[in-house]
Amino acid sequence: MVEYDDLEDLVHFSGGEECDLVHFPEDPSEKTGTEEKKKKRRTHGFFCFEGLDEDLVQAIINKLGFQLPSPIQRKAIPTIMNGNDALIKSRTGSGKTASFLIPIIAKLGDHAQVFGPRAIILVPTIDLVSQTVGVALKLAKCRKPALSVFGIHGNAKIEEQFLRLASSPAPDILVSTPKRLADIITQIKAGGDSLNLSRLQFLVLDEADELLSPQHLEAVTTTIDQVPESAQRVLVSATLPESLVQFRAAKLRDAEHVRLADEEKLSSTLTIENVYTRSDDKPAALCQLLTSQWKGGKLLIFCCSRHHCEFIMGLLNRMGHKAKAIYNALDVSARRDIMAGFRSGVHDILVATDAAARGLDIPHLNMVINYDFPYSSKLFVHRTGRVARAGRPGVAWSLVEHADLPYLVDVHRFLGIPIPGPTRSGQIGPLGVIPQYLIDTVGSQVKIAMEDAELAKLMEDAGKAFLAYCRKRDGASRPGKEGASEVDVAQVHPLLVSSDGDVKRHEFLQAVSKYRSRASAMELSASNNKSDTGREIADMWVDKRMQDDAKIAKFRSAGKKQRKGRVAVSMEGGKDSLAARADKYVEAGFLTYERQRVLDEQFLAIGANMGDTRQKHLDEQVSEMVGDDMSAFRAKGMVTRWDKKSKQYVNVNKDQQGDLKSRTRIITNDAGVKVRVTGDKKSNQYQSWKKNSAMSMPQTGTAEDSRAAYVAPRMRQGQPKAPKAKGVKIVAGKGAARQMKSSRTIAKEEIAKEKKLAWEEERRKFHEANRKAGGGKRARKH
Ligand SMILES: Nc1ncnc2c1ncn2[C@@H]1O[C@H](COP(=O)(O)OP(=O)(O)OP(=O)(O)O)[C@@H](O)[C@H]1O
Repeated sequence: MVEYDDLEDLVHFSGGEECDLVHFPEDPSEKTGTEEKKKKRRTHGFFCFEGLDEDLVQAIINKLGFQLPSPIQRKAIPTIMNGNDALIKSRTGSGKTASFLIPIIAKLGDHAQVFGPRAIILVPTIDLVSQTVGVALKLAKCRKPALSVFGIHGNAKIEEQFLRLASSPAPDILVSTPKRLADIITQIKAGGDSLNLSRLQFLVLDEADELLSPQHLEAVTTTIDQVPESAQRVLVSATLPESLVQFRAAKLRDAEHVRLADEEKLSSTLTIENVYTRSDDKPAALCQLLTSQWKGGKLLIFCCSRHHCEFIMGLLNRMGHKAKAIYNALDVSARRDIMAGFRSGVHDILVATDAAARGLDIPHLNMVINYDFPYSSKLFVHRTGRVARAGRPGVAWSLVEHADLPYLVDVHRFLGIPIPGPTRSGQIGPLGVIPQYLIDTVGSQVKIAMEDAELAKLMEDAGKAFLAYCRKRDGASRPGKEGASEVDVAQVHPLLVSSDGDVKRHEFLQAVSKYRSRASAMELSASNNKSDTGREIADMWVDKRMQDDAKIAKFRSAGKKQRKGRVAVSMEGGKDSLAARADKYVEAGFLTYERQRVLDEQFLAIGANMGDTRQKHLDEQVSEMVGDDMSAFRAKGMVTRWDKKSKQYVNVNKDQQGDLKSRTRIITNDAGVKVRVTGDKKSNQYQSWKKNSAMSMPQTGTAEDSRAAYVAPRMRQGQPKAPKAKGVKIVAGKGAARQMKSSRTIAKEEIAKEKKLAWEEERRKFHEANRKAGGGKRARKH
């Protein structure tokens, strides 16, 4: 659950003292205009859009600190104010959040005081819920009474969310992740009530391409199905989906496409640098980048899994940095504390999975490092888009392994910029290596840190997770793979050396390390003998080597010709022979299957007893196949087992197998709605909440006075200040379940209390009588 008061402090806006850094270009047409327009500008600043009232403009200027609308705001605000559906596309950090929040708050007016949300904003991640709620609240407070904004996500108790939705003040704006909102809607429906959206005026899908991807589509559609025809739909993203057909699910009507002409995909203030490195050297290369390139401010490092995040965090902390890690599996309060600490500068390095790739706006963040190169070009845009926002400068470094080269080519093709070569082209730096002697210097410190058993274990886990990640990630495109072989990776990155001397030193050391003597051991030992006989023997060995080399070369070229001939013949025949096909693959650089077969035979050999070892080895590989996304994470904890009672397979939690209460399954209820059910077959969480709290979801349009005020959990203890609702008694205590007690529960408790008092009275009388009879001696009742 989002704690509103805390959030305000966490959310940063480029206002006040930081405004001088913002360089959103001014619209020249604003400089001229009629007297009336100039007068309006004097009171409204440059936010003089039709329909924006004085209070809202003051909130934009004073609370958000914006003086001028950004280019995309100039286009999007009037479109939404006109009532049109809109598809807003603009690059990262261009101010899209305010471009839809300002017109929504302008059109919603004051708090409605009746139930039924009027705007829903769907965002893909929990941190984005918190961030958007923060911005919305800053603007919502300009209304009297203030608009009520409620953040919903899957990392909080659903019962608490039911309670908030059913209490006053009635939420005007819901900001939610798609799955939890869909869950709430279906559960309430299955419980015989409804979260009626008939009053809804706005539906916003922020990061629309992500929300309409297969991962979220089902949940988003559940919400969209409830949205009335009349509601205005706004889709927002910095990147469009693969095909615009995906947007069909949003049911847009004559949507206006709001975007800026000739806008580049990347901010012009962003610099991109790439370092080519071996995978073993990556930890040292990262530390070297931090030492030589990071000049303070805040740094965000992207990794491919939470295991990597933990390993890198551990390593950096041992190297004397202040780093924290953030990923989906972390609980919400830990996430909030870590984000708060990062925003306020308690720790200046954040190591994150792609959970932090989209939408996050962090003050003073000036550098991003892709420790693991992203496997999709859009992901690259979003990750690097965390810096160079609102006109501020920023740099994004990427560590590129050999296997990442095709993805690097894909990114550059997507962005329409030249494939990185040995020289800088505009804002794109060259792809170069870090000199090996620098890697070795840092590498020795990394080695010392790695002696720590805990860190070594984290690295081992990260290694396993990397295998799973490589299997899971999408492959690069064919042109990407083809282009990869042309990328020049031999040069030293110019930013990583301080002089020409360093480059020469690197080249010399490289040449030395690559040197291989062609002379055989026999030649060398003979040449050590300086006598005539020694020289003769040496010459003999040289002759032999040359003859052998000639024979080998001849054999190779004959084999090649033969293979070519075989392929040609089989192609002519219209069908490849097995041998020719195998040869084609060998030529294309594939390994033969031979090695694996040999291994299989070894494992399966009688008496070798390798079967178990192999199985164990395979198990170890799959045990860490945990995606960082919540669905994969949850999937890990589930196993399928046969349920005797229902005579069907059910998904149960691994740790609590056999415990009936932990049983989770999807059922289709009487209304034909699919609901996730945990525990008792007939109940769902909404129904149990309804029963325990004696509350229910109010009908749309119900006045909020008829409902108890919502009290946040941390405010509840010992402070039952909220007004009572009919039939419900509010009591002090820990946890949501103890706050609202039904009259039945209260009656039960009173009977138990009376019984206890009566028993105590009886016991007291008994002891009294004993004392009198036995002169203080201890006596038993029986
Ligand atoms: N008119 C403005 N004047 C000054 N700063 C602004 C203005 N509009 C937005 N900003 C600032 O620009 C930054 C980026 O804004 P926002 O988060 O809305 O970007 P975005 O386009 O939604 O980015 P992303 O695509 O990454 O989600 C924020 O710090 C915000 O406070």
